[in-house]
Amino acid sequence: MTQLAQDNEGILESQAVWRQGEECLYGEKGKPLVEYRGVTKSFGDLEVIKGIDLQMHAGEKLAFIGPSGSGKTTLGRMLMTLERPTSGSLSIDGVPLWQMQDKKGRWKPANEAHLRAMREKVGMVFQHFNLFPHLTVERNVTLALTSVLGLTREDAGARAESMLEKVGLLDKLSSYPSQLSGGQKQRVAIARALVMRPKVVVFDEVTSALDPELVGEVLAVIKEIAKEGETAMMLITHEMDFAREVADRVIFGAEGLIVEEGTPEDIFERPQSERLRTFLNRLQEVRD
Ligand SMILES: Nc1ncnc2c1ncn2[C@@H]1O[C@H](COP(=O)(O)OP(=O)(O)OP(=O)(O)O)[C@@H](O)[C@H]1O
Repeated sequence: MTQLAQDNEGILESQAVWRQGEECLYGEKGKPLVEYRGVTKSFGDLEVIKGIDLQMHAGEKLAFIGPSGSGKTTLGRMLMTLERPTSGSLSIDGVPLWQMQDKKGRWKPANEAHLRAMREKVGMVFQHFNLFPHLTVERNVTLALTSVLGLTREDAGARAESMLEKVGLLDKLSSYPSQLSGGQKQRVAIARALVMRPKVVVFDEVTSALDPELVGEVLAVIKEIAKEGETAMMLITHEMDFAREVADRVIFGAEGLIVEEGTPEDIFERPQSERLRTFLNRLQEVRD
């Protein structure tokens, strides 16, 4: 058997484990969908994540707040496998991202097929939309459905239409990104992430590149999707009212560590640490 065939067999096995898990184990209330365990991340000498333990549950809406440069984006990018932890482990549905088991149960580094399979469980919406400028709205949304999930153009088109309807852009199917406002582009990016039916979506400062008058339409779309409840969301945001309204749990991070976490009421009405109080006061001053 070739090495590749062996690897693929290993993967099929590990997928079978989590398929079985999805039905009986991980669907169970209380089991984490996402787990960061002792995760650190350094870029050269700069340690930006200094040991994070964090669990997210199926359908949970988690807001991540904190000063600029505290490592929020890096945490989200690690979930998407865009960055690899320097140490610690990160798993989805109980399956480690960067390691896989072979047929004999021995651990080895994840291969590309394992990473791809894990990545399918995660969607990410970026600050700067990252749409393909040369593709129509419809093709931007269907591309991964056909090329990654292997759907036919027809099936992908039907799924894309229903998602674009949800974000209020059904009339823009044939438009190109350059013909859209920033808010519309971001709504396409949201549709593109959600159409893959990920278990968790990272929204990374999705309104910070928008003109103020366009922020509301994007937040409204996310709030509506959040109400449906199925998809877990990691909302990295500076929009405190939005975090308060949408999140089940808020995490305040600073300098690569989780400083405080709790319900929106805990965090915004009863901040415990001096650091969080200072952060919230500063934001209030900017708003006033
Ligand atoms: N690829 C990289 N190479 C080197 N340094 C990086 C890289 N990515 C991030 N950093 C650094 O890591 C630190 C954390 O960045 P990160 O973007 O995760 O913070 P953040 O909390 O999301 O900030 P912001 O709120 O401004 O988006 C910053 O000092 C940043 O310059």
